[in-house]
Amino acid sequence: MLFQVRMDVHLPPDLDPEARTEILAREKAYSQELQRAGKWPHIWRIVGEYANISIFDVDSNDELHALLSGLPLFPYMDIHVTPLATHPSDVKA
Ligand SMILES: O=C(O)C[C@H]1C=CC(=O)O1
Repeated sequence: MLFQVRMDVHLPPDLDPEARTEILAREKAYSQELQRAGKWPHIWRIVGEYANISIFDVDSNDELHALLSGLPLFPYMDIHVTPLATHPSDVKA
């Protein structure tokens, strides 16, 4: 099942710089592990925003929720999920 996920990051401006560096490193490692596992096949920065558009390829809504809620930055994100269906005009379908 494919989902488009938009993540907007809102780190507290007064976050301790070391804590910021540490949480961003954990976020990157977590994200890259899921990308290598094929669960997170696309991630794109939205130009001019601390936000991304991603595509997740998972088996269920529950799996997606578990992966998203496991993001180290989850407490600092607004997340919007859009379920994707096959388009009837897609020449690859
Ligand atoms: O920077 C972001 O968009 C937030 C988050 C998503 C993956 C990652 O490494 O950081």
